[in-house]
Amino acid sequence: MKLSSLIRHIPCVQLAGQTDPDIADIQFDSRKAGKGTLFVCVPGLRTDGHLYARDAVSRGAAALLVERPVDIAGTDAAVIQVSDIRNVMARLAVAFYGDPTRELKVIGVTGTNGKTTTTHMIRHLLEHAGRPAGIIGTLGVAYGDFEEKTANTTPESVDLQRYMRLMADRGAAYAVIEASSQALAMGRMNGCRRHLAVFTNLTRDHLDYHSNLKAYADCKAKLFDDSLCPGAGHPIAVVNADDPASDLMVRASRAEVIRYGIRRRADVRAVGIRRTDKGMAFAIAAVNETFEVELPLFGMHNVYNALAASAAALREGLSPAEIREALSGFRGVKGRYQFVQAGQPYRVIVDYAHNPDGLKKLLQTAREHGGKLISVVGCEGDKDKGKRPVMARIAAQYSDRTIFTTDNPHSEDPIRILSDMYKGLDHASCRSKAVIIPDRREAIACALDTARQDPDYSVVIAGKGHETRQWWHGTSIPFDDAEVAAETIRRLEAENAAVVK
Ligand SMILES: CC(=O)N[C@H]1[C@@H](OP(=O)(O)OP(=O)(O)OC[C@H]2O[C@@H](n3ccc(=O)[nH]c3=O)[C@H](O)[C@@H]2O)O[C@H](CO)[C@@H](O)[C@@H]1O[C@H](C)C(=O)N[C@@H](C)C(=O)N[C@H](CCC(=O)O)C(=O)O
Ligand SMILES: Nc1ncnc2c1ncn2[C@@H]1O[C@H](COP(=O)(O)OP(=O)(O)OP(=O)(O)O)[C@@H](O)[C@H]1O
Repeated sequence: MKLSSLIRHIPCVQLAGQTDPDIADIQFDSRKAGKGTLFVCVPGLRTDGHLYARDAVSRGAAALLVERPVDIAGTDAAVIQVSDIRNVMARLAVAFYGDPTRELKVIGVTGTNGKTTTTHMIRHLLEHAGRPAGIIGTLGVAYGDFEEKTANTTPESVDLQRYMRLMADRGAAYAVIEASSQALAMGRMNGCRRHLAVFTNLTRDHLDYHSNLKAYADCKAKLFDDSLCPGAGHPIAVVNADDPASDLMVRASRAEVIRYGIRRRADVRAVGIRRTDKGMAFAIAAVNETFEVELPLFGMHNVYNALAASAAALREGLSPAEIREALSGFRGVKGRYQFVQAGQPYRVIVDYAHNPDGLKKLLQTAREHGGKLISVVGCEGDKDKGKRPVMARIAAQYSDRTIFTTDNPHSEDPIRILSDMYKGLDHASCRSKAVIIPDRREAIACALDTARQDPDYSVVIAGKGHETRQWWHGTSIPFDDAEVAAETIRRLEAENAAVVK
């Protein structure tokens, strides 16, 4: 595609270079630039893409999109200056990839917790009903036999449009996308036409990025208005009637609103909720029909996730029978209430809870199995420090014993993070339940050994879920909670057997 036709509708100034090169691709990372690339110089938090302009050109970039002049003297790359570079990048990505969301029904899911689970449920329901659907989120991108890991829950606009082009070309009818608040704030979803938008819930998180909870909620509300794609209309809004922040999402929307919930009047409600030995059973009462479902996942939070997915599926015309059958076969998501089975007589659960509400829901759910609970909990470095004492208090309140440990310290000192957590234990009763073991492997081993000696305990390992690495000071080491737990269970059993002999 010629540069001139790509930037046709963009207010810009050409600062330098040949007038109209052929553009082979768009990149925002110079290390991925090649022959004919349009390199977008994005100012970041750690560095600034403008510093890599020459690097991109040396790798073959034919054009640069900049917010300020760059020194690439001696080269003939075209330099195009714009303001609001992230928004322009998104618009160019839409044009370059032929506006794929015209050919797909995009379902976006936002909220503090439950995005990954709900997007996977929606995709499962659609595919079960014979409607091909791709997925984009924390666990990566998947459609048919295509799978790719992504750096972010919601990829940058260029990658997002590229993935949706791939899905459209391969025959997907839907793209189900997790929309993080940061992505909405940074315009990663700009230019994305949404057919339906789902809101799960809003509780404290990401206050390292957003100045306050209101700013955080306002970003989420963007999924429901038409600012992301002016002129394309508002998406159908599927919102949680029991969460007060839904009002904000609904106010942003001018389209049809469908409310799901348990406590408040809703269009799609769960009634007669009970726990079974395999998960949750309940009836879904929708406007014209009521039908029983058996969800093989535990926890009220998963009832909400299933209601959100079912409300979206009903709106898309799936029948109660299709929804019932699909939900009963939903196998869950890696690292979300995942049971570790290594032959041990006690329960071990790995879960991605990494904020106060997620942790509370997790521990409440685990308590319902009966018996005692020992939890292993940590807080990530470089993220919302205010949630550390709150999570520590929740861990102590809802567990019989809790071990505070390390979870991706990034640039921070792990001991500092643990000390921030410990400050949340304002009652002696909480302090008496907690111990600190900075080494995560040792912390997990200690919890498992407690349960080995007293199998009335269930062990909950929170925070890392599906993750397979532990990050510290820009490097990472392999660390998969479920694998570490399984190995440790076997080791403890073997050591104990040797002692008994
Ligand atoms: C705070 C934040 O959002 N950071 C994102 C941002 O990084 P940054 O601003 O630090 O970028 P940077 O490292 O300063 O680099 C600036 C530019 O220089 C470019 N560069 C850099 C080096 C080089 O050699 N050449 C080069 O061109 C980079 O590609 C980039 O375009 O731009 C990067 C490229 O798109 C993102 O991957 C990165 O997300 C990081 C990994 C991140 O942690 N983001 C979090 C806050 C986030 O967005 N999370 C949500 C999910 C949250 C949840 O639901 O739990 C998400 O959607 O992922
Ligand atoms: N509806 C919910 N309400 C509260 N907590 C939930 C809900 N669904 C899941 N959780 C908790 O949040 C954790 C993360 O769930 P999930 O990955 O589905 O959410 P997410 O919004 O995608 O999170 P992230 O964006 O950080 O990846 C789960 O492991 C569970 O502990």
